Amino acid sequence: MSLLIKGQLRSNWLAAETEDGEFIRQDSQFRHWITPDGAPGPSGEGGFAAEPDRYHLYVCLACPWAHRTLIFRALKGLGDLISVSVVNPYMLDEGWNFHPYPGSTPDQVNGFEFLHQAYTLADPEYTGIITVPTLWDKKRRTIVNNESAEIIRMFNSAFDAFIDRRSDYYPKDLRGEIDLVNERIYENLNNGVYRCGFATEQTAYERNYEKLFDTLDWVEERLSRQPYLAGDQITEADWRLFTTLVRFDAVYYSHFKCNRRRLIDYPHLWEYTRELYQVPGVAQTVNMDHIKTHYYGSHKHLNPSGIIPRGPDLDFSSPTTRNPGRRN
Ligand SMILES: N[C@@H](CCC(=O)N[C@@H](CS)C(=O)NCC(=O)O)C(=O)O
Repeated sequence: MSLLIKGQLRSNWLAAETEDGEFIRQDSQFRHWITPDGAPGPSGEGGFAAEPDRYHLYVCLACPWAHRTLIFRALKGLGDLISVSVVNPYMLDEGWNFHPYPGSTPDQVNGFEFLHQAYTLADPEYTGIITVPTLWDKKRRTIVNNESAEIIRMFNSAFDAFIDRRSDYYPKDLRGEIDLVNERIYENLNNGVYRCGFATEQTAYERNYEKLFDTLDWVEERLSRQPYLAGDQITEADWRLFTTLVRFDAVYYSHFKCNRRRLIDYPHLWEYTRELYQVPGVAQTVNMDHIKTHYYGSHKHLNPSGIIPRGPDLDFSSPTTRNPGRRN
C-alpha cells in the first residue's frame, strides 16, 4: 500500500486507518466538476467544460467505486468521448500501476508507470492515498475529480449534448428517495463490507456485520415490493449497489468475512443482480479475474499467501424472470 505525504511516496503504509478497530475511509480530495459549459459545479473550480476526447478515466476493474464510473460510461454511450486506462489489479508497494497484466492497459495518456505520478503532477504537494477512479483532464493536465459518486453524476448529464442516450439516472422527482437509499447503502453495504473486512477488533467487525445483514434484509424486502431501489425505474442507487452485490459471493463473503448469507441465498437480490448484469453494456464491465486477483492478492494482511480461490461458480447471465433493462 502507498500514500503520498507532501508529494513524497511512503510505500510501507498499512491499508486501513482505524479507530476503535473501525476502518476509516478518507475523503476524496479532487472535487472539480465537468459541466456542459465549464461553469463551476457544486464544489471546486470551474473551467472543466464537457468536450469530446478531453477527459480520461483511470480505473481498476476490481474496484467497486471505479466500476460505477465504467458502468455510467457504458450506459450513457460515452465510450468514444472519454478514454480509459486500466491498472494492474495488484495494488502493492507503490500502489496502482500500469505493469502488464491480461485485461489491463498501459497509461496511454501520460505514459506513467504508477498512478501516484498523476497525483503529483496534479499537485506536487499532494498528501493522501492514491485512489481509483481518477478522472483526468488531458487539456489542463490535472485531476478533475477522484470521487466516484460525483463522477457518475457528471457522466449522467454533463455530456448529454454529445450523445443520443439521454437516459437520466438521477431524475429530479426521485432525488430525495435516491439520496436516502444511497446514504443507507453506502454506509452499511458499499463501505460496510470494507468495515467488516478491515475491522481490527472483534466488536467492530460484529457491529458492522449486523448492520450489513440488516440492510441486505431491508433491500430484499424492498425488492419484493418494487422492481428497483427508488421505485419503478433504474436509478444511480441501483448501479451503486450493483457493484457491491456482484463482488459479494466471490470476495466479500469469504475475504471480508461477510458470511451470514450469500447473495444467491436472497431470491430477490439474486434476480435483481442478474437483471442489472444483463442490461446491455454492463456485463463487459465485470471482470471476475481482476476482482478476485486484486482483493485476495493485494491484501496481504488478510491473506498472506496471496492464494486466489478458484470458486465460486457464479452465473450472472442465467435467465431471470425479471426483464433486463426493461425500464430506463
Ligand atoms: N471515495 C472514493 C473511494 C475510492 C477507493 O477507495 N478506491 C480504492 C480501490 S477499491 C483505492 O484506490 N484504494 C487505494 C488505497 O487504499 O490505497 C470513491 O468512491 O471514488
